[in-house]
Amino acid sequence: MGQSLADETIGSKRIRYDAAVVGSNVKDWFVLLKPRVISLVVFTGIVGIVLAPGHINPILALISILCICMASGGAGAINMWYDRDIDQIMQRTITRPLPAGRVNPNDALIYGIGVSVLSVILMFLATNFLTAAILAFSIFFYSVVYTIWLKRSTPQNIVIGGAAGAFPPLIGWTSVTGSMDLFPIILFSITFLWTPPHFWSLALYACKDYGRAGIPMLPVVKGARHTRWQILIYTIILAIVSLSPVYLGYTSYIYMGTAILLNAGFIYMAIKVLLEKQTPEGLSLNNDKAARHSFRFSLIYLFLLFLALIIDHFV
Ligand code: HEM
Ligand SMILES: CC(C)=CCC/C(C)=C/CC/C(C)=C/COP(=O)(O)OP(=O)(O)O
Repeated sequence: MGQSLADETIGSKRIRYDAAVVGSNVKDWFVLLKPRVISLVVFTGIVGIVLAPGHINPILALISILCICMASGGAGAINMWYDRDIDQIMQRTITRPLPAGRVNPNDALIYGIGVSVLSVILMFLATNFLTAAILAFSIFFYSVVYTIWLKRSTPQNIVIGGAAGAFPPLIGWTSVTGSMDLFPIILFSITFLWTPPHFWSLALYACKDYGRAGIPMLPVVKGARHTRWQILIYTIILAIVSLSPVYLGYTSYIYMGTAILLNAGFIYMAIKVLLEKQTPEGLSLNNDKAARHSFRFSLIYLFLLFLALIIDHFV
């Protein structure tokens, strides 16, 4: 790796990639895949596999899970490649392998595309055409539709782009059944509606970073107050939709109880975000403590909600 070391000038800063020769290590290549995000993405995919009716060979199920990991990671690396200019401006992302100059951008792009393409081929060989096609579409959606097109052009970027992250439960399901159904579409909808409160909570406390980088995230464009209301509205819609497996008879009391508690918690967090004391300009007086809590809770919410689906399925 690291043959074509063209240095780059991004904004006013020159990045020297000679560090890429000696500086990159296995960890950098791992970090390029956004592994912590993968962990939850893959978990939602596993839930799709477990809940789907019918039988899948356990080895093929493991390959399907691996393919979701690789697709999410490959798309993440392409995202990091494209975003290396803004990641170099934002404090939260400045130490990533590309803005830090430890990995050469061309290598990162080849790596991201390579891992993504491999994931689709392997998924097709191990499962079916429909699953490989949805996997390919979700990679395209995250790396091209969200990252290259929407992220820098509209404050609705993550509302539309969030669809990419909502596909894994559907992918898990179709890898078993080879066909679509209402239940995996509900799982898609839950993840889709969860994404705005998940991301906008972070965007509230990372607002200055996004503003400096010129990214039109909702709080940058419409202000914190508008974003806080949007978080609450999406959280309420999410609560209604996340209870739909109960009304439709897919789940029983374990899921119902867990979903009610988690939704009550998430709405409570969203109300705290809304009520957090702020300056007339909408900036938090408390360093957006409530938004930080709400972001962390969003991760616990999705994990426990999907875990409850599995437990409910087996009891
Ligand atoms: C387009 C939709 C999404 C956007 C824009 C988004 C945005 C973000 C951002 C900016 C972070 C902070 C990352 C960092 O500091 O490095 C984050 C963290 C995270 N996201 Fe999302 N997210 C999205 C969808 C998802 C989905 C669908 C999942 C899983 C199902 C997910 C799981 C996570 C996890 C687990 C973290 C924590 C990572 C850590 O601890 O470093 N996200 N997300
Ligand atoms: C199967 C498959 C392809 C799944 C894709 C999963 C997916 C859409 C994950 C999105 C997760 C994520 C961290 C977005 C970050 O947004 P960002 O890039 O704006 O955040 P950043 O500022 O931290 O780079």
